[in-house]
Amino acid sequence: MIRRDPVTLKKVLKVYFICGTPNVSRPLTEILEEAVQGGATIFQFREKGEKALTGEKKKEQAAKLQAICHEKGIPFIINDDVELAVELNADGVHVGQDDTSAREVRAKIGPDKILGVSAHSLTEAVQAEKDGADYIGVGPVFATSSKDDAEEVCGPERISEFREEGLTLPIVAIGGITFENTPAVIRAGADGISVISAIASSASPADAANKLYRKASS
Ligand SMILES: Cc1ncc(COP(=O)(O)OP(=O)(O)O)c(N)n1
Ligand SMILES: Cc1nc(C(=O)O)sc1CCOP(=O)(O)O
Ligand SMILES: [Mg+2]
Repeated sequence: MIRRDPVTLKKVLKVYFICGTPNVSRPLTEILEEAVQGGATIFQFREKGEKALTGEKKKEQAAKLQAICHEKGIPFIINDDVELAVELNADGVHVGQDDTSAREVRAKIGPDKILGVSAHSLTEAVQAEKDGADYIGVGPVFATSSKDDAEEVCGPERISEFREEGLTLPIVAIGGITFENTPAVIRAGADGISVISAIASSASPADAANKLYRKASS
């Protein structure tokens, strides 16, 4: 069973790889295997955008990725699609402010699954915690080309502000995270980093994940 207590979760969130088939030019199963071998500690299946799989094809892809995560011992999280997460008995769900409400998701997935919620303000973060979130995703910390409808860049300062206001919930930084800027977001108070392109667009997902892990751990 995936443990969702904050101490374990803070370690598990260290290198959070997020990906869907539109983000890659070779099989996502291969890329995930390599990323986990390098050091990715949790995976989110985010199948959206042009050419995203739907229906049975999406479910089949999800099941393959879930099997890899289980074999390697890392949590398998589904983005947005709560019904698919319940059907596949995924380890958790990530939702944003415009998705199914966190409270509703928690009721649907039960107490043992991981619930991640995007939060752009302290009010949203505090509400997410009340609604049963286990961690929040904060971003875009830097400019990103992986999300068309991203909010304004908030910088690592947003994370420091949350910590200064006393928020203790695990935080992952997202949006434009690279090897170079990882230390700054960790110093600001993030427990981990979430990336699409830093791993998915790398010639070597294993090397990229390994370098991110070392940067996020130092
Ligand atoms: C870890 C993590 N943080 C933030 C997000 C963004 O979620 P959301 O705002 O719902 O946007 P979409 O990813 O659904 O486009 C995330 N997916 N993961
Ligand atoms: C999925 C996602 N959510 C964001 C947010 O700000 O909530 S930014 C983002 C895309 C992250 O991709 P990359 O690592 O390639 O910048
Ligand atoms: Mg969403």
